[in-house]
Amino acid sequence: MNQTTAPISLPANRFKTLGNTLTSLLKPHKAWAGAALAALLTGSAMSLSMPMLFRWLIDSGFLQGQHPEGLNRAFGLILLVVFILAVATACRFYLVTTLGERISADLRNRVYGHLLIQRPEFFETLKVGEVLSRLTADTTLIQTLVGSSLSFALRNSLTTLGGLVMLVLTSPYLSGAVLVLVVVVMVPVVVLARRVRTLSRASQDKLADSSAIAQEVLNQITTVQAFNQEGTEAAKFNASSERMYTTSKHRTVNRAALLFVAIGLAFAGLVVVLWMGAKAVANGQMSGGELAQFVMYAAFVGGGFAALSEVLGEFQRAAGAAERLVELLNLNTMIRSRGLPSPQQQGGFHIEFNHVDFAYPSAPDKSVLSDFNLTIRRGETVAVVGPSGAGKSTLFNLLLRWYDVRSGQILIENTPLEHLDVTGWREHCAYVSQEAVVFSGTLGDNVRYGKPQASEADVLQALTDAAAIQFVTRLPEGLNTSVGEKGVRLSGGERQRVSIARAILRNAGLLLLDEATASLDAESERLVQLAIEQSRHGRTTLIIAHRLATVMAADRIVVMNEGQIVEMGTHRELMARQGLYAKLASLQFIDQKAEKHLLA
Ligand SMILES: Nc1ncnc2c1ncn2[C@@H]1O[C@H](COP(=O)(O)OP(=O)(O)OP(=O)(O)O)[C@@H](O)[C@H]1O
Repeated sequence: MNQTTAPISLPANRFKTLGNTLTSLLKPHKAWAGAALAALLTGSAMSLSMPMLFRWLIDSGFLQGQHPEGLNRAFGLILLVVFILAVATACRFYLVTTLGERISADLRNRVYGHLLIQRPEFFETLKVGEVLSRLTADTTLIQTLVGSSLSFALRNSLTTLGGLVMLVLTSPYLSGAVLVLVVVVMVPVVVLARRVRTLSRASQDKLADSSAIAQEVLNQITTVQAFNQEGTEAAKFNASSERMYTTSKHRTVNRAALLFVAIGLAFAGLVVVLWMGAKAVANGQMSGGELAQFVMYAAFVGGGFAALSEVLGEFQRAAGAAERLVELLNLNTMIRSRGLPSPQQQGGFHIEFNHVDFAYPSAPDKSVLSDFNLTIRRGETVAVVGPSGAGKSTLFNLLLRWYDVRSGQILIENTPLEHLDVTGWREHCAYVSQEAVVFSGTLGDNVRYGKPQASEADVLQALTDAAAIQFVTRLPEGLNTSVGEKGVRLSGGERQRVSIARAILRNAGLLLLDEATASLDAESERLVQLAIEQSRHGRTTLIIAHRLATVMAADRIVVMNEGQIVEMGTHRELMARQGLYAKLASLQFIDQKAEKHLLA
């Protein structure tokens, strides 16, 4: 079976959601599902034929030794039925289980693929741990449903239905009694099942909560340990686990009650029917074979109902899971654009911020940029400085289209950024974030992240430009060294140089550096500075920096405060103005002097 990506729509109620989700997932695997259904039907037909064979065996007189050959033939036939039943069951098991696995893999891929194109704001409101739980636990529930519960339910529905028909054909009188029994069993089952359904969703939510807690803490384990918060964090997790346990216990009590009612009432009823049947045989109204056949079918029907009531719980859980997954699949925080191709530029891009107003969607009342105007010429290097929270990184967030402006426009070569195809535009951007991001894998893979086809020579050149080649050559396996999860085996400065090398290798028209050299020592910073200066030809570069050395090398310095530009010019011009820049710069000089004094 192959992977698929058919669309899923959001229907009104939960079971409809489940039905639609399953239909959409099964559609591409029609042949497979058809084969599974055929195996299931064959198996059920074989099961249903058994009671008839036994009736024939009892009533034909074979057992009294009247036709010894007939007896052999009868048992031969029963053996054949058993063989077909076994083959059909094995085939059904294989087909149905693989179908479940295939579908859950498809679903997981579809949800993950959809998550990857959502904007960062979505991940601000939903914790990553919760998303992961939906991706694993909820898809597993759907897998269980398709890979076992659904076929179990179908099989039991068929034997129950077939059994009911055969009951009526065998003895209409006794069937009436069985029908009353079915009604008596079904009413409490439906009531309890509804309660189980509500509790199912609650327990899934609690599970997601606790994995979100663990996720966050494990990601920040060093901070947790440095502040001796292991106990507190364990207690928080315990409390969340306890809440989950209590909800699950509640649900299990209800499921147990469901089982008691279903099985208890079904078997009690069966005894009553048996008693009525025994009296009918004693009165000569029925043959012994007919009673045996009736009892076997009644057992099918009773067992079938009990099994169905049990599997109903699985359906409730899967329905909850489907609802949560469809919620994710219907997320609509994707970036919209007119899909225009990005302007091709060899010498960088001309960028204009025109009367831009912006607030983050999670804090719409707090204006971050207001009436912001800035023109960056093609090939220019602009340093953006300003106090923390001034809105510097926000400029990058907008340029990379993680967010859109509230009003005003950003123009790239006179085309509104919002009209450009997002992937195409990002192809022209190279970005180094404040926190150096390194993925698990090898060092080479990390540098190649934005340009997988780059040659080893290019990778080594990028590392040289990023002042990283010395530490890389010292590593035992060089580019093939594994850096550990999140690059834990590298120092902060090394991680930063790797992410700078990644950006340099990309050779993009717009280079965005967000405090990229903050964790470097003075010598490495000087080297990286040199590399940036060399590579700035032929591209537009925006640098957010606190260090004077980085800032002074720029063509122009933009000073921001509270979402607006307060000063602009070269280092010399700005120093002469004695404004905010001069103040920030003097603080830097004082720091540097103090540093020198300490080192002396
Ligand atoms: N995702 C977000 N949701 C809501 N508010 C945000 C978000 N990101 C940033 N902000 C707020 O927007 C303002 C500007 O943030 P920004 O990151 O652009 O500042 P900055 O100048 O880069 O600061 P720093 O030098 O500390 O990195 C800050 O007040 C910040 O609290």
